[in-house]
Amino acid sequence: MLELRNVSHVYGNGTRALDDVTLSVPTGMFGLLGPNGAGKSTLMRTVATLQTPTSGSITFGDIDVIAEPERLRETLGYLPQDFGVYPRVSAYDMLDHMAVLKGIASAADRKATVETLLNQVNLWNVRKKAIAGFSGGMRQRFGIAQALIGNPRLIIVDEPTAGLDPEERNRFLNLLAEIGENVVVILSTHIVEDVADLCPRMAVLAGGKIRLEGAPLELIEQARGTVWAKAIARDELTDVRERYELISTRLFAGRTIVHILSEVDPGNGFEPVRGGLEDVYFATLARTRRPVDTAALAA
Ligand SMILES: Nc1ncnc2c1ncn2[C@@H]1O[C@H](COP(=O)(O)OP(=O)(O)OP(=O)(O)O)[C@@H](O)[C@H]1O
Repeated sequence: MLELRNVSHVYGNGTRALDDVTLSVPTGMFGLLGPNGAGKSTLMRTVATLQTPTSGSITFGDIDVIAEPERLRETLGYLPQDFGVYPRVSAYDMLDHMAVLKGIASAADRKATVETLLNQVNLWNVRKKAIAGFSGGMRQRFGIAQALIGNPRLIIVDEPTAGLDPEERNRFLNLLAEIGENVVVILSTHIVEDVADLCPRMAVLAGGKIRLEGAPLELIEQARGTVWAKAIARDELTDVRERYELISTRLFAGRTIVHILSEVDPGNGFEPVRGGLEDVYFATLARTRRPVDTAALAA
């Protein structure tokens, strides 16, 4: 179990990227969903011990992550958002090199590790090819292979499906699902379906704060009765935007379907819908953007 308590991070320029984040992440796939700039990468890098938070504590099992970063690194697999330069080295040689860096000293152990991983991520046939020539999906699968060296118990993947075509995305998510059965996997993403498809638990991060946390199915259930839909003509959209809390628009058969958030029946032709995770997510972001109710705070 990974536990973050009251973690805040303020960058040198005053940006508060994390604001009192408290979160428990159990074994299995955990989705961290948030828009660009929410603080996801800051949180991932902090848990991965690449930066120290301004305040707060983080533990993984009996490891104090901030005080003992080297102990965490021994059991960590990390796939950063941007892997940086892709070398002209073959996938096999690069993995072998990274296995040396991870401390697998015996050549026989390394051979077994590298061969198993290349098969697991389905890159065995291209193991002799340079990573620089890999497609986006192949690079991400290579990224997972390097993250898995040494059987980590905590795996962090930061926005791994951005830019992948649907087939590669599917392949990558299936791979993650297999890995995620017995270890803690944190998947940071702004893509709602990644979380809906894979994660038994999730949190929404926006403006550096955790805005929502739970099991996707329960969160969808809780949102019941607050999401309403209506098909409108394109030119009615501005009016709907002004009068209601709009959470999404979608085109269907030439009409615009709008989903709005309302605790009471908005009437006016709106029908209640059983929202999906996307509605839950956008409704959470809409609530985050609401002006602070100063009267309620004062009461
Ligand atoms: N090194 C830095 N110095 C100053 N501000 C930073 C730094 N890194 C990130 N920030 C700011 O902190 C906030 C959170 O950024 P972060 O990259 O963690 O968000 P994110 O959710 O990962 O977004 P994205 O998906 O766009 O990477 C943003 O306002 C960003 O501009």
